[in-house]
Amino acid sequence: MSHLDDLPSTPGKYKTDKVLHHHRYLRLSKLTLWASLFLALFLFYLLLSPPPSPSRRNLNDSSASSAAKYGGSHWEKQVRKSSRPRTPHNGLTVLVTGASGFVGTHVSIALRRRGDGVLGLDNFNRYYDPKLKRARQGLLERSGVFVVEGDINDVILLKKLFDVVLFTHVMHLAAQAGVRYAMQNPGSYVNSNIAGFVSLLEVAKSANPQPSIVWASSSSVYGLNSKVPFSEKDRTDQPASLYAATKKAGEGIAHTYNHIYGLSLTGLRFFTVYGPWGRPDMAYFFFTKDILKGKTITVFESPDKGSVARDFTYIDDIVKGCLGALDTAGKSTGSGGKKKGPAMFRIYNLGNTSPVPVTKLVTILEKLLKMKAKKKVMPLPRNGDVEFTHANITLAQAELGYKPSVDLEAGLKKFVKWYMGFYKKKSSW
Ligand SMILES: O=C(O)[C@H]1O[C@H](OP(=O)(O)OP(=O)(O)OC[C@H]2O[C@@H](n3ccc(=O)[nH]c3=O)[C@H](O)[C@@H]2O)[C@H](O)[C@@H](O)[C@@H]1O
Repeated sequence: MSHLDDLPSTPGKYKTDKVLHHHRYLRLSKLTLWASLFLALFLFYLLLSPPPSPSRRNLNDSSASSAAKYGGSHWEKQVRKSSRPRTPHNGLTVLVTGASGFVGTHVSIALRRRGDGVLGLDNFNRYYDPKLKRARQGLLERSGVFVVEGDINDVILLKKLFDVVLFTHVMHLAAQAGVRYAMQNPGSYVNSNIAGFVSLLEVAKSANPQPSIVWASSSSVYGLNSKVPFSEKDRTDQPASLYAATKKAGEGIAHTYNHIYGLSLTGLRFFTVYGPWGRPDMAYFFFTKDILKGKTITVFESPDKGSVARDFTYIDDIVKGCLGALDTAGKSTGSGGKKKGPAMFRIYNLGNTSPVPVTKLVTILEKLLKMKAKKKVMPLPRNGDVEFTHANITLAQAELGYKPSVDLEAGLKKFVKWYMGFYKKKSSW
């Protein structure tokens, strides 16, 4: 039925206007009725829903799911217990942010295993499947690590944690990771890697005593550099992605807090970390998934038709580097926000120092999975990826005792074994 059917059969001007006016009136009153109904429902909803927690300082839509869940004497007991080193007065008391993330889980367990006190903090955002993060949380709980559910932008929560526990160290791993996703959700990088980092440093600088902080920077800060291997002394002023730019900004921010407040700060430039319990957004992880499903994978090549390459670094080597950085971190020199002298400021590459072409990564996976990959080769898109990475690790070797020992084939073997076991058990996912 067209709107013309509404008109009377013998339309005279006056009559038509009158009828139209009547119809408009009817539509208007219907509209008013619906609007009032919606308004009433909305007011009813507002009345019933609890007031938002004043402690939420969360602009990140990806973490919006994580309502802060903390407070109360039982919660404080859990926080204290988890943070306590096995032997009192001997061992670190570490706050690990991003504890249910890939590196966070491994580092927390390693610290706990050797007797340090570890408290986890994680917002369980939905950047990738939160069920994997929950499974890692289960692993952490079984190792005696309690994970507080909250965001690093939640200053009130951070202050509360520092009130309850005198942390000697912070291992800051909470971040928005991933190079390519920065084009889809730039705000999440600013929110986590810049605003969140500043929130943490603000609280840490005012803590008394101030903790020493070790945090995750990234190999991506080397951006478009062509001189290899990448050394800490090289320029880092031509990032290729917003992700890289926020990590580079983090290094500048860290320097400021070291300079003004005497916070001891160590930045670790991780090089494409992989392994069991890894991140599903990374190529080695989703290549495995897609090869097993018989789905085509896209393999990027450089403009000269060469393979892009990465200095893939196995998680256990990274964990050793993180522990080395925590153990050698000097004390912060300020207290309650006042600097008393210069404090340590360090940056290290944590790579494997043997880059492998992505085509080789695929060949290894095919061998381990006993399946041929369906490959589509594509030129490297302009989405932030760089052509190659290669770490010079001399400094970390000398000062942290860092010595990577797992090659890509051995590391992927462990990853594939974990993957098969984990997803077989979770076949209903
Ligand atoms: O080293 C780092 O600092 C960074 O390492 C990884 O970033 P990336 O090396 O790009 O790791 P993947 O996303 O797993 O990519 C690995 C390689 O596979 C290639 N790739 C990726 C995706 C794809 O579909 N096809 C493909 O060939 C990429 O170009 C890259 O050369 C992490 O995702 C970052 O969070 C981290 O900071």
